[in-house]
Amino acid sequence: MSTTKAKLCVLISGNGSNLQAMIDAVDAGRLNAEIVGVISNRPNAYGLTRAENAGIKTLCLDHTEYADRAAYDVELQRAIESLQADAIVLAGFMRILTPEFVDAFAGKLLNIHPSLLPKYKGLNTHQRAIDNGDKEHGVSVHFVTPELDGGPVIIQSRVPVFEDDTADDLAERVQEQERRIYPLVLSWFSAGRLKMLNNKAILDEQELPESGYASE
Ligand SMILES: Nc1nc2c(c(=O)[nH]1)N[C@@H](CN(C=O)c1ccc(C(=O)N[C@@H](CCC(=O)O)C(=O)O)cc1)CN2
Ligand SMILES: NCC(=O)N[C@@H]1O[C@H](COP(=O)([O-])[O-])[C@@H](O)[C@H]1O
Repeated sequence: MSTTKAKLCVLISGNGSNLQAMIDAVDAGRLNAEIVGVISNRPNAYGLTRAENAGIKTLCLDHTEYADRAAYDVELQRAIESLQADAIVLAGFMRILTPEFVDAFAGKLLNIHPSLLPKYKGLNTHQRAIDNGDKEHGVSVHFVTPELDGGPVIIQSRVPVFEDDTADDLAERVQEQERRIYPLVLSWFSAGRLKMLNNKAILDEQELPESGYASE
């Protein structure tokens, strides 16, 4: 097991509740890592305030100030490389990344997605589950690949969908699980137990099933 602290760079676009869960896990000794930087594509992301309050370096790279996606990703890659991060942790980061960017950090890019992948890739997952009459929904943590939300799944956690649920009700139930499982996955990565090999998620030298590690 690795004893050196893994360096994490967290990418956000909004509230930052997953970032806060990581900060709290580090402070509580449940995550042996250092969050070396938080980068947002939106200036008004409250997650930037959470990072500042925790004394973590922040950077806003506003995507509206770049000519196109490729130009933005070149600058984002440069900023991340300057931090010398061991993992790039997408936590509500709402930009589709170019294949060139993803390839530059292959195996070091993680994302949390609010659905039971491969169901509901993309956006508005909670309303889509409700509209489809699903009785179960949930969250997936996966390695990021060029295919949007198509990377190998590491872990999933399931929640019930109730008849009278709104999208916000369901989002809150899912996010309770997010805050629990993302720090756990990062602790596996930081300990050197979690890798991506041949587009598969590997935990403790064992290939994980397509639905990942079955969280309790
Ligand atoms: N190449 C990849 N990029 C990203 C992945 C991925 O798996 N491969 N995961 C996403 C995260 N994500 C869902 O989990 C996601 C984020 C953003 C979008 C999207 O449609 N973004 C739009 C802008 C939307 C907005 O600003 O509100 C866009 O980029 O044009 C879909 C899914 C992160 N990137
Ligand atoms: N497609 C990406 C996506 O929708 N991600 C979702 O954005 C929220 C961010 O919350 P946070 O900013 O409070 O961590 C989380 O629920 C995460 O699953």
